[in-house]
Amino acid sequence: MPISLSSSPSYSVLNLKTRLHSPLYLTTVKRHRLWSPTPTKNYNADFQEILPGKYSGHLGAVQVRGSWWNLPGVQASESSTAKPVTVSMALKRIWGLIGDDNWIVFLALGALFIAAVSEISMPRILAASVFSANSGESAAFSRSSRMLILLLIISGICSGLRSGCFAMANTILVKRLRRSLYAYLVFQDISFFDMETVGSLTSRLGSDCQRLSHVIGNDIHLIIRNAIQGTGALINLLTLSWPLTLPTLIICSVLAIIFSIYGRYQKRAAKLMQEFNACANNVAQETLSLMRTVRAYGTEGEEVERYKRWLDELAFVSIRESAAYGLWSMSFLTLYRFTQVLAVLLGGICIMNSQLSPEQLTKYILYCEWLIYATWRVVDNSSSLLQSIGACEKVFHLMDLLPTDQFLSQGVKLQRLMGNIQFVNVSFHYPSRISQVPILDRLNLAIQANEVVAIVGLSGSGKSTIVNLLLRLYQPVSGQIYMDGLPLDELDIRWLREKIGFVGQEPDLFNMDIKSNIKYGCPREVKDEDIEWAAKQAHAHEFISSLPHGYQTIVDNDLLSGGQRQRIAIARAMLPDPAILVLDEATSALDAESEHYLKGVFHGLRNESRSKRTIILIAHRLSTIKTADRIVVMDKGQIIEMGDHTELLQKGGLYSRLIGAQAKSMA
Ligand SMILES: Nc1ncnc2c1ncn2[C@@H]1O[C@H](COP(=O)(O)OP(=O)(O)OP(=O)(O)O)[C@@H](O)[C@H]1O
Repeated sequence: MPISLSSSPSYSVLNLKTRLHSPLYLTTVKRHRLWSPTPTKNYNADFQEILPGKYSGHLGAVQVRGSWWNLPGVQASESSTAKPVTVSMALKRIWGLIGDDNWIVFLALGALFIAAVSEISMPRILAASVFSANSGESAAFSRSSRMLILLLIISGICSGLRSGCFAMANTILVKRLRRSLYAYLVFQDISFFDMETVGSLTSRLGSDCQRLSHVIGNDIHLIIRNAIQGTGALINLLTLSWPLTLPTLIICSVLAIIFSIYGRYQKRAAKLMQEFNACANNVAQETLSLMRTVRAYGTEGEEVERYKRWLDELAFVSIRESAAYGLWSMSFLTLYRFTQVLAVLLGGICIMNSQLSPEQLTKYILYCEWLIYATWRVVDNSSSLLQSIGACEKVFHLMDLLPTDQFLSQGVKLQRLMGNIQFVNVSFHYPSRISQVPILDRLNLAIQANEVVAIVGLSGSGKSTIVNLLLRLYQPVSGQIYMDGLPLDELDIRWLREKIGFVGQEPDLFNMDIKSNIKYGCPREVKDEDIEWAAKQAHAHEFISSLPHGYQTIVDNDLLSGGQRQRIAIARAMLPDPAILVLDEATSALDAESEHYLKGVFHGLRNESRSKRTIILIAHRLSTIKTADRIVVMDKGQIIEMGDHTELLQKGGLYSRLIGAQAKSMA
């Protein structure tokens, strides 16, 4: 009989149940494919079917082949369309990640082998010592007892070594897996992040990586251990009596068949639960991160209901899986006990016919238990291994993605960037939304070094998209962008980004002190005076100094006003003294006084001896851009007007209409 707690049948049954329902097991999935705000089907009614009374007439549906067991179809996910990951591929990768530390796994396997052989030798010696004591053979009894104690010590030490080493290998694997995956993710193209949700990616990094490590820490280790012990038990049974072994082997085969049926059902249920759990998490994540909006609109009740609907779906599948689990447990335990009963019945007949001694029967019963138990564990852990690998396919697929080619090639670094920019016949649409009408349509624009160019236009006309292309966050579909006469994609990307200061529409601050936020990404060593200079230029020094901890104040997106965040972001963009400064609605949250001041700074800066720069301004507030050298007016991805403020007003086109409309709204 297995002696350790972890290897006792009842513990393992519990263990299986716990694993299936653990958060690790229920990883989240890609939102844009699987997530929808509410479930497509109302499972509430179906869920009621399990309740007694009202639905008791539907008992037929609950029969093994009844409709009650039907699970909803699994929607196509990324992993189902990508190349499936086989066990050998997964193991090869895991092995590669363990790298130089593979000696730990070898040590664990060695200890596992010794412990398994020691444990499987025990029942025979145990029975021998009991029967030698019974027959008064003291020498044999003392020999067996010494042997038992020796095996006990060896198996104890080796089991400890095995568990410790596998746990260590596990820790190493999780760490390396997460680090590698994270490194793969941060080097992906920006369009990749348009298609993936943050929740899904963090879930890959967290629970999926942890789940994958389960493969080595649990599944493989238990498969090998039980395979060794099962083989040992079978050899012992065959040497004791091969005719008696046959019924046990038949029971083991029946058990394997039942388990494979249950395993398939369990696998589908697990996949669905994983999806529904991800959807519930997405609702929770969305609601909690938009709590201010939820509170302002008083939709707390609706949000709770929305979350509950996904929980209902989860429960719908979970209830059926639990019922299937109950049937499986019933079959397993019945067959398990049946083996013992059969062994006693057949063995008893053999004893009465003097074909078997009581000692042999005792050994036989003990090894029968080992065999059936080992069969169950091998089948169970193989199924768990397949499920772990299946559920974590996405991790491997993400690790197969190549980093964005921007980082692969070494581009040209110019001695000095002057800031001449040219868009030649540039057309573009976002990879995540390949629309009929391009976002930019054969756009031509030339910006001279040190020029201040403002881009205006209706919302959605493509202003920010121009900036996105200039920063090389996306590649034009056709046409070319030149920087100082060189194609943008031939320039070294890191060098280029160091030369461009950018403040976006909603600048984000990192959860660190103001000083670190200002010098974030600055390629050179900066002194405190430089940081203060940048803050003063951004009209931020005054409010920063008034904070109790000044520049050391820890901030994040929620702790400062929109205008204060914008000023810190402007200081960050100015600190490296960039050759090109791009401000995309960077002053929209500022009060009139700050904006007026900053306008002066921007215009003054390009003439200052310290730095001359090209400035691109995008603004809806037209007062911000009046003094620009040139104003570019965009509509539906095309430039429709260009000139300075007075010229455009005289033209009487979209610009003058925008100015007129804004003046009216101010009146
Ligand atoms: N990451 C993206 N993925 C798909 N479509 C996008 C993406 N970003 C913008 N778009 C679409 O591209 C079009 C142009 O967007 P863009 O942000 O360039 O407009 P904009 O003129 O800057 O607007 P606004 O003044 O409101 O900021 C819009 O229709 C928008 O929906």
